[in-house]
Amino acid sequence: MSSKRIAIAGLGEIGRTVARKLAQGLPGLSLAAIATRDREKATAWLDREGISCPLVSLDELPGHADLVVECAPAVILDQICRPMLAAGKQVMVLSASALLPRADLVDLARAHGGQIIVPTGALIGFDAVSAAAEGAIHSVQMVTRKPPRGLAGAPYLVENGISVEGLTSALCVFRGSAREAAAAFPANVNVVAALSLAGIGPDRTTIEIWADPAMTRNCHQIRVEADSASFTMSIENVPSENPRTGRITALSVIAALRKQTSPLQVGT
Ligand SMILES: NC(=O)C1=CN([C@@H]2O[C@H](COP(=O)(O)OP(=O)(O)OC[C@H]3O[C@@H](n4cnc5c(N)ncnc54)[C@H](OP(=O)(O)O)[C@@H]3O)[C@@H](O)[C@H]2O)C=CC1
Ligand SMILES: O=C([O-])CC(=O)C(=O)O
Repeated sequence: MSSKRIAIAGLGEIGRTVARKLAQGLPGLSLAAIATRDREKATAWLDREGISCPLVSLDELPGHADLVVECAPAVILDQICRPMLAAGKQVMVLSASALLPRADLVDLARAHGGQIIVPTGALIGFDAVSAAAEGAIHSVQMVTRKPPRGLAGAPYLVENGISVEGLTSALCVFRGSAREAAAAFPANVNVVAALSLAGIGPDRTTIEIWADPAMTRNCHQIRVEADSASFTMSIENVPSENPRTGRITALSVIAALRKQTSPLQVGT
């Protein structure tokens, strides 16, 4: 049986880990192509890793792959998704914040038989949240605490003149809905955007964001109240070389890719 062809768009923290794993071998999957910005840097990395894989442009991806893992800056979400979805193919989207205002991409997938997959990523418990959403969820509340360098440079902080440098105690920098948080912190809390899509949507899901100098990890706590269950979940993510991105994110992608062809699937 031929393998499912996987491409990677964005060879950064997540993309490199996923590429390495695909090159080592995942059952029924092959590393088919990589699209990145700096080809020279990508070629040098691929050579060092001993990985042979074509480097292609974003619009060439549908010709090479059945599924593209989008792990690139949020601003190019459309350039990655549109050609793949119009060709009836799959995109695994990590830039979940950028997906929130783009219901048109879901419509495009529906119209052409394509699919957008949002993995659990740096979060936890989408199985329970989506199960509860089959009944009635009353509320989903999240609290995120990150070391200040995991939030530095976010548009909301810059626009509102909020400095997280030199903090000596925890500072609550934001309270609002998932939709507002996705626009305010597009590269820092993709997790709440994804959570909202699994549960009760971006306007009813709420988040508090704290910059906490006592933290060494990106910590997320979630409280769900539903007619089927009440539950709390928390995760303490070890930051990767990109301080905004937890190490577990790429592993979540690998687990989700593995499910694509696995004869045994566990969890919703
Ligand atoms: N859903 C979730 O749970 C999580 C989502 N994320 C999101 O996932 C995405 C990727 O994160 P991460 O891997 O840490 O990010 P990185 O910044 O480490 O990597 C992004 C890569 O995208 C590449 N890139 C930039 N412009 C283009 C382009 N025009 N075409 C192709 N590639 C391009 C860059 O390549 P180059 O090096 O050549 O410039 C860079 O290496 C981000 O949007 C991030 O916010 C992150 C963590 C958790
Ligand atoms: O959601 C994100 O973009 C990243 C994040 O919080 C984490 O890795 O813990």
